[in-house]
Amino acid sequence: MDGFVIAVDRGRYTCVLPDAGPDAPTVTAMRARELGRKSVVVGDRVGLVGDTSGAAGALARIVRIAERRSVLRRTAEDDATTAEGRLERVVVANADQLVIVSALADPPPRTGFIDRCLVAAYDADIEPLLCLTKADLAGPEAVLGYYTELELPYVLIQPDAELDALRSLLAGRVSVMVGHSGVGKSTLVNRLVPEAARAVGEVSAIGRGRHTSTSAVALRLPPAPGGDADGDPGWIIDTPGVRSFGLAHVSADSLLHGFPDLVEGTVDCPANCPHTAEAPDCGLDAWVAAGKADPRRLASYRRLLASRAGEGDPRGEHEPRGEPSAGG
Ligand SMILES: Nc1nc2c(ncn2[C@@H]2O[C@H](COP(=O)(O)OP(=O)(O)OP(=O)(O)O)[C@@H](O)[C@H]2O)c(=O)[nH]1
Ligand SMILES: [Zn+2]
Repeated sequence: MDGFVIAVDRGRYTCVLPDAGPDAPTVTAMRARELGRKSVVVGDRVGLVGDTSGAAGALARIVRIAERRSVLRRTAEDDATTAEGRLERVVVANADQLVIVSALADPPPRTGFIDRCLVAAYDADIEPLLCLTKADLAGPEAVLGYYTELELPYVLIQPDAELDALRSLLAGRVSVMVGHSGVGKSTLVNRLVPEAARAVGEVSAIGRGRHTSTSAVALRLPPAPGGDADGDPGWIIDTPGVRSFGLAHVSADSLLHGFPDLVEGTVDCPANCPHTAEAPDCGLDAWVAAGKADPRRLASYRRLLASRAGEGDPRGEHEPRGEPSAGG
């Protein structure tokens, strides 16, 4: 049987059977020995044998992992020279879209975090979508101004307005949601998939003792009104445990792909230019001076470069707060 992994918990994998229809019970499975050390993650398409009835206590086995069309990774840190930095984790397989959830206020948007997510998305070959929440509290001009050169797709979320724009961008696709604590991600997931009943917390309540899963979970979206009832309505994957995207696994070259507005500015760089602030004759300085890209974008790119080199605070926990703030 073909299965789609929707949750992972202590060596047990929850799978749905795409061929059995949306009302079929989920199947619990374990890895078969022949998989070796290959990890199975949420979003994986797998082959199942054994008891796939979904009855209480039934246990199937995963014997095959289908080739992944995308792999979203993160490392605990940015610095590949440390053990933590080398600890690479696959967050989700086969996602089509990375939904970067950022509040417009309370907490203020952190473009450093968004930039980091964009690098991860381009590296994973997943399309980014900027999802700006709490649009009742502040306007999007500052954030959108920062990304003018990028033509980044975005949606605005108002607490009382319909979610039609977002729903149509999610329909039929597998989308991963990432965002800092307090940006309204759980609130949004609950609006999209009311049955999911994700816990909604308080802004910056540290150690609140809420009992929530920290691993990724895939939630089936309800069928779109007027949509094809038999078609795949799509999935959103909530990632409650992902608070930062360490980028040690991303090469310095790939890092630049997260900044497409800067790429053209490097064509006149000397061979093997590291593009750092100290690099002599780096073309990026002239590019920005000529008004071709926002200087804050160059600063953000160079902050990530420095962070990968082991300089600076990789998780950006001590960054200054601002509107919008640069760290992340
Ligand atoms: N004004 C306003 N407040 C919102 C909106 N969406 C969520 N909130 C509030 O923001 C707070 C945080 O919302 P959550 O949904 O828990 O945020 P989260 O991103 O899931 O954060 P964690 O639960 O920590 O993972 C809650 O008090 C929500 O009621 C919105 O659109 N406008
Ligand atoms: Zn350069």
